[in-house]
Parts: sequence; structure tokens; C-alpha cells
Amino acid sequence: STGSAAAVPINAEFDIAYVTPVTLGTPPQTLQLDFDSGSSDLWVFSSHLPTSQIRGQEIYAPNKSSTAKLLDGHSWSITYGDGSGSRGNVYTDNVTVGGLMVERQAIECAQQVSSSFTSEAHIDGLVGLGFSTLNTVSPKSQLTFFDNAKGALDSPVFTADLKHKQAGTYDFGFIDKAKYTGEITYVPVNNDPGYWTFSSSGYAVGSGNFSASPISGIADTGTSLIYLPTAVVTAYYRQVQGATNSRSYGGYVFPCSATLPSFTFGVGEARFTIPPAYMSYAAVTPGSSTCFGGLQSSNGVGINIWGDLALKVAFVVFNGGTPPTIGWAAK
Ligand SMILES: CC[C@H](C)[C@H](NC(=O)C[C@H](O)[C@H](CC1CCCCC1)NC(=O)CCNC(=O)[C@H](Cc1ccccc1)NC(=O)N1CCC(N)CC1)C(=O)NCc1cnc(C)nc1N
Repeated sequence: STGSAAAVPINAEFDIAYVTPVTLGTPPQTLQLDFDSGSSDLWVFSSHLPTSQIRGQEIYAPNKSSTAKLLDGHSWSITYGDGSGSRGNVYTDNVTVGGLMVERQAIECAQQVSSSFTSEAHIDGLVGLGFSTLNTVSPKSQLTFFDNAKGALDSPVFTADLKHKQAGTYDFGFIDKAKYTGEITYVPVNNDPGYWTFSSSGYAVGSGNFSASPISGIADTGTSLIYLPTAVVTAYYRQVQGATNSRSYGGYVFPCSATLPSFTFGVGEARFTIPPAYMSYAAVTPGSSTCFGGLQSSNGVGINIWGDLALKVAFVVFNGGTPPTIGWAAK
């Protein structure tokens, strides 16, 4: 079997996150979920949430689904890198993504969400696509949608084709040759503790020479920007007039009128270049002439993260075979 579904940016102005329609239960309830290769819980806004915590999101009501079953005595609680979080109880039910159905998928129903989730009306929950070792359900941890689907897939892979300010796709079970050009460069994945961790072969700032130093980081569809070592980030912003590392804004900012260099990163012998226009993330506040950079330091984060900003200049194959690998191709 295979599946294919759209990845739609939640904000027309800048690509903060992408959501994908997912149907749950019988009759089908459709929610817009954020596919996140940086975590491994499938959780949704649900009928168990206080209405004060719901602001425009769609909810999943297990009691309206004839195929929903409570996973008795199980609960979950998750905290993300940006400090947001949620917790609740667990049901199993049918979950369908782009024509691919998994029966008895653990659906983690939120009973509490942090304020940043309540204020993000476009995200009705997450589909974790990290390794199932990261799943937070207790006392028995649960498998991700991908792990549950894997055995039935034509090939144990999913691919991300994210795009700048337009809808891309997540495919399951096949590699669509129409979505990339040239060859796919595969590199090893270290799935301990459970992220898609791989080694980039280096970077270049603008037309500067390529610095061939390996950078270990995670491929994370759930993170908006790129977080890399300070040496890389200072080399980049040294080329940006007026750039400063702002404590108040929590990262590197610069005048929106500044000329930005492109940023190139390597995967094996392959090279991927993020154009200057993508490297300015957004004005720090609407209408401000100060802009927030798409490349930020990983110092405070603890791991290097290749988020949506990097993923959207490539076609990426998450190969869940044995051993797992990750493939990057131009498009
Ligand atoms: C089982 C836990 C699981 C593996 C967890 N995984 C992650 O945190 C990575 C995961 O990919 C999550 C998935 C996000 C979570 C928030 C909602 C959207 C998806 N990524 C992050 O937390 C990276 C930082 N956040 C981001 O990149 C969010 C994503 C977002 C998008 C739209 C709306 C709201 C949030 N972006 C922003 O906040 N933006 C607004 C500000 C702007 N400057 C950049 C864009 C983890 O490592 N948690 C451990 C952890 C806990 N506490 C902390 C402090 N750090 C941690 N790493």
C-alpha cells in the first residue's frame, strides 16, 4: 500500500509549519495535523479538552466514533523544544492519511494543552514521525502511524516534499521520481534516542568556500527554522550588515532591508542552497523593520536541527528500513 497527502503552510506569509488532513474514526472526522519527524506522539485536540483551551481548532470526539476504543489506564504527557506541551488519555481508532489506513492506531486525546497550542488555530494536533522510542504513552508506549503502516507499505519509507509558501506533499510507501532531479544521496541515521539524526558534510555562506566539517543534526519537519553551531551562525551573520544576536528577540535579527547571503549545506557530495529570500524569517513584530533570521544558534537547544527552512529546498526520503537511512535530493 501507499499514501500521499498535502503539506499545507499554516501561514501565507511565512512557513512556520505545515498541516496535513488526517481522518480519524467512523464516520470519519477530519483534522489538520502537523507531521513532525522530531517527535513520536500522534495527539489531537479532543472532546476531553476544556472549551477554554479550544480556539478554532477541529476536535476528535472518540465517543462519536463506532471504531474508537479506550486504551484503559494509559496516559501521555509531552513537552517540546519550544516549551509547549500537552497531555491526556489514549484511544485506538482507524487513522487514514492520503488513502493509507491504519487500524487501531493510538490516538492521544488532549485533556490539557499549553497556551501556544490554544493560540495556534491552524494546528489540531501532531502526527509524530520520529522513532517510536520517543513515544510518551505510559505504562505501554505506542507505535507511530509510520511504524504501524510500515509492514503494509510497498517500501518502508516516507518522503517530505515541503515547499516555500505553497503546498507540498508527504508520501508513504514509495519514492516519486517526478518530485526530484538527479540522484538521491543517502547517509546513515543514528536513531538513538529516536530522532532522524544524520551528519551534514559541511556548509558555505553565500559564494564563500565550502567548510567541509561534519555537522550532526536532526531532520525535523516540526521545527520551522535551522539551528546550527555558533561557529556556523556567526560566519553567516558576519556577512549581514547590522545583524545582532538579540537577547530580547531570542536570536539573530537584522534590518529587513539588509542584503542576505544564501546558505549552502552538504549531504555527502551533494549541496543544497537556501536562497537569500528564504533566510529572512519574518519581521520580529508585524510591520517592524527588524527581521528575524531563519538560521539561529543551536547553543540553547542542545541539538542541531535542520527544520522546514532546510527541508523545503530538497526532496527528503526517511527510510525506515534496517538500518534506517535518510536521503536528500535536489528538486
Ligand atoms: C518526546 C518529546 C519530543 C521528542 C520533543 N520534540 C521536539 O521538541 C521537536 C519537535 O519537532 C517540535 C515540534 C513542534 C512543537 C510545537 C508545535 C509545532 C511542532 N519542535 C520544536 O519544539 C522546535 C521549536 N519550535 C518551533 O520551531 C516552532 C514550531 C511551531 C510552529 C507553528 C506553531 C507553533 C510552533 N516555531 C516557532 O515557535 N516559531 C515562532 C517563532 C519564530 N521565531 C520561529 C517559528 C522533544 O525533543 N522534547 C524534549 C524537550 C523538552 N523540553 C525542552 C525545553 N526541550 C526539549 N527538547
